Amino acid sequence: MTAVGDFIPLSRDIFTKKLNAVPLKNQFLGASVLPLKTLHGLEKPRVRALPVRSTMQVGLESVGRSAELVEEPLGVDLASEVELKKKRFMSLPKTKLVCTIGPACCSLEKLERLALGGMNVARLNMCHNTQEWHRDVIQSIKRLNEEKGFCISLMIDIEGLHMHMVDHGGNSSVKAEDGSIWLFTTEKFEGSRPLTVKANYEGFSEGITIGDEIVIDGGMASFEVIEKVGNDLRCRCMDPGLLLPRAKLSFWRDGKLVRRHYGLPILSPKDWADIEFGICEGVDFIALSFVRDPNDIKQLKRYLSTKSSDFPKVLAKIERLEALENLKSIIEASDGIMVARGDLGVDIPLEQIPTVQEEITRLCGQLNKPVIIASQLLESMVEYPIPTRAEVADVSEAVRQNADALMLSGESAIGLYGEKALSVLRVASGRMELSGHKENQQTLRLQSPLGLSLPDRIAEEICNSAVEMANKLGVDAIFVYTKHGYMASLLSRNRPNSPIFAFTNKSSTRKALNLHWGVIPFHVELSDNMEENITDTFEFMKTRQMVKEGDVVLIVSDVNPTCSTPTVFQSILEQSVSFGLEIQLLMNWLTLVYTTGVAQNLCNSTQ
Ligand SMILES: Nc1ncnc2c1ncn2[C@@H]1O[C@H](COP(=O)(O)OP(=O)(O)OP(=O)(O)O)[C@@H](O)[C@H]1O
Ligand SMILES: CC(=O)C(=O)O
Repeated sequence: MTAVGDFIPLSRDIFTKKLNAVPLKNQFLGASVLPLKTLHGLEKPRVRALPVRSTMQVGLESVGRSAELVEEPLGVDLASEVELKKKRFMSLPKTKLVCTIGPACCSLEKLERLALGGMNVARLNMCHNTQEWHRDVIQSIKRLNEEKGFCISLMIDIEGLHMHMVDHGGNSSVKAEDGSIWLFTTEKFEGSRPLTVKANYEGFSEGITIGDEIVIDGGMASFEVIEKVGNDLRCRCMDPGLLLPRAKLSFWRDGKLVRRHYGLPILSPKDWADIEFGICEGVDFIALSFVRDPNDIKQLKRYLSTKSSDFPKVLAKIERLEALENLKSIIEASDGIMVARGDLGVDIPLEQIPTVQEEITRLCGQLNKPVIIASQLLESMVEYPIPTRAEVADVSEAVRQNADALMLSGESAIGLYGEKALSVLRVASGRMELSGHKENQQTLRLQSPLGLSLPDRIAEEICNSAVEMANKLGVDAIFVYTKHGYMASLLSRNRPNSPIFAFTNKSSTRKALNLHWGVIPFHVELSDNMEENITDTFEFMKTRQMVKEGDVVLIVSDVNPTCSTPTVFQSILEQSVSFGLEIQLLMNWLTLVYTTGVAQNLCNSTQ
């Protein structure tokens, strides 16, 4: 497997090595077989990570946990654990990877290969295939999580209202020749007719006049409207090209997009059924397509809140001109953003996409929301085993702009080289992350203030300072103890050089943190006694050989310490005394640097 941590000069090798050649068995088992009590002569740690069931036999026999390992409850993601043992802290991948699951990668074996290759989130696009098909995929991923110890989050992508061609039968594209005359119609008939395009929406021609232009998929082909025939439009092909199944339609007049007010709700009955499906299946994220304004998000969140107190996170897909006009309020209302460049390129000229992407990413950083860059990142890899230079540059640029996550679409769903594409994402993003380390050495990436209340502002300042301190001291990792993931997200927002290990007692927090750059989430039991949490986590990590003597770790917590003032925090307390009242709050989010070699002693001295 090509490895982010290798960082050998970028060579053809990186893109041509085989992913499935990893001897994971050897790398993984060494750590796990020692009984806990024999390691360092310590008792089993009190921090218990949450259970993995029995071993599962799937194609990749070599990556199964050993029997001993499976007996030990785990809340550690298998892929991160393997990486950590192999590469150590600084080379751990930070940019999160989302894979669209389709026919090319839906078997248990292929999903497991993607998980090992670094897939953090599996995306299911509900506009393709049946709910039964999606349910099977969800069950496979849950099996991998529960039985193999991966931590893959599940996202469903809701189709939403948009105008597109109805499938013209089969998967193949149809060629539109220069000057040919076509009928765009809403008539419903079986199969296809020559020179006829079926539109999915009855009112598609409302407000359209002769001379307007119909653009297919943002420029694959274009037509001029030459006649209105009832609701139908007769058009002449101006730019010949391919009409793909379900190609998107947009209308242009005098070089500007014709705004369409469909007067319809954003969600169709099918979309609501898919949302119900997602709730029943316990998915972690719902991505909402064609969001226009914050109310679209608020409406869905309101509905979800009536179903459960721990409902899926809602991501807004930015793919309409209207969404760009309401960008800030949409980001504020949602739990994360997807820059859906495919459909965005239907509504805005392609040359605007890079700057729009940069602006969305910048705003998401400022508002502390994770952002996914999606579509055509490695499009050529649907068919070819290596990416184009331009695609690698695009991936690198998204990382440089501070994207939290990158998404594969057709590359993984229908492509011939899905695992390789994932590997290319990792190598290319890893390279950019390293160059970010150098920048961090020179300057702190300043984000504008976020929190409004005093506790929020304090949390934010603690995290800003923690990252500055971590970068200056060159600590190996940042540990954050967090119930709802907020502190972890604030740390991630500052893009520290070291990885952020987030310990949470909520499974939903763990899955949500999977989308945040640089955060490796662990599911553990947390007590109100911070010393105990710290000691237990260290011992737990040591027994799994994920940390070793001498590693330096910076600790941040939003778990209130309720026990008597612990000595380990004294240095901070003493330095902070002059700040008065706020100190009590500061104590809630203590920050300290800690070397694992002395952790036990420090904690003991406080008892
Ligand atoms: N569940 C699936 N079943 C069958 N084919 C799928 C599935 N998911 C994706 N695909 C195929 O992979 C391609 C890329 O998928 P993806 O969902 O990323 O893009 P899309 O269809 O353009 O939709 P969107 O605009 O919502 O992203 C699709 O065009 C489709 O051919
Ligand atoms: C991902 C998606 O929906 C798009 O790019 O349009």
